[in-house]
Amino acid sequence: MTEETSVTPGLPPALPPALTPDQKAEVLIEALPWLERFSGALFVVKYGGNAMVDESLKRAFAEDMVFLRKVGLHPVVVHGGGPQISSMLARLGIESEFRGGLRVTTQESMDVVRMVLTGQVSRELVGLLNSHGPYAVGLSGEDGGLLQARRRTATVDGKQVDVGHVGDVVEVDPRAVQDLLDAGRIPVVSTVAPDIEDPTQVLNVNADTAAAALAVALGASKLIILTDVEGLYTDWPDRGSLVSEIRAGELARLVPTLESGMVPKMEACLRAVRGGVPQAHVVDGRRAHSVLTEVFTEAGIGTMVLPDDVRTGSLPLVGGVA
Ligand SMILES: Nc1ncnc2c1ncn2[C@@H]1O[C@H](COP(=O)(O)OP(=O)(O)O)[C@@H](O)[C@H]1O
Ligand SMILES: CC(=O)N[C@@H](CCC(=O)OP(=O)(O)O)C(=O)O
Repeated sequence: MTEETSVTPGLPPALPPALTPDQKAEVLIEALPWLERFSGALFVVKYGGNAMVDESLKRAFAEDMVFLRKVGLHPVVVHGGGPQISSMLARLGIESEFRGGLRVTTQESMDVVRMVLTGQVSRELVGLLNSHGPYAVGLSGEDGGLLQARRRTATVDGKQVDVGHVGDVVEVDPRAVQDLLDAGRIPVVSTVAPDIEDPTQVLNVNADTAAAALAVALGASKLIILTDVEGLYTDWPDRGSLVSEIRAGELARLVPTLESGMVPKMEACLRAVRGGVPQAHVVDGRRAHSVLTEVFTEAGIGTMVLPDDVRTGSLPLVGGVA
């Protein structure tokens, strides 16, 4: 609904024309094939910290998740919180430094990362979802052995550089999430994970990559990543270069040319589709109900990443977990 609203000097702007009952029915019926296709399917939805800045958008996101759940899908939320971590670190007088898109994480800042992700961002999302009913249960990669990570470096100008207590997910035991789904809950996952070499230590894991690992382990039908941009631009920031659909092979060739913000997102989409997830999407979380628009409309929104061997129009029908 991008229709312009008219403005008369001295008067409030006119509201966009409401849909007629017939148009409302059309909108609902457009969703029918998608409801049929995705009945019982499991979706992993990554909610990025930059898309979590506006109260009404956060409420709309929670409505989307509850809507999916109510129409028989199984959403799993994986959240980020980069800006929220940076703001808490700033309040504590600690400067944020990123190398190759990853936060340089000291022991001291790891305590803050864990506190903000599991104690603040997760709590807020769980609260928003549960304003609709007792759906959401928060858990972190530490709970029920969900995630294990191994320390990693970042790539800067082709060189490997140390980023401290940062890891990549190397093992996923999805049973804790599956148990919640079987009980009709919406799991909300924070991406802090024990170090596989020393489980007494925890590592800071980029939320995009953790969401992809979880989507693969759960056999998800879709990975949807919400961020603060319309999708992938092949020639950022040229607004004409927005991509609506891209194959894994072409994306793999493009990743080395991308700037840091998009790199973990596109690597996550690649990891997901190469790990058997049929579709991965990057959508604009600044648009209210972007998840519903992506899932239930013919055109969809954002950028869709597909495996190399799938023909458009023949996307696999999915079974899901139910
Ligand atoms: N090729 C590109 N296409 C789209 N966005 C890009 C690209 N390169 C860099 N960006 C930047 O990446 C940002 C999204 O990454 P990030 O800020 O890490 O989001 P999030 O907090 O959602 O994980 C966008 O706001 C945009 O400024
Ligand atoms: C290693 C690393 O960089 N971890 C991220 C974890 C949070 C995250 O990924 O949040 P967004 O999705 O909002 O970016 C961080 O500390 O910011």
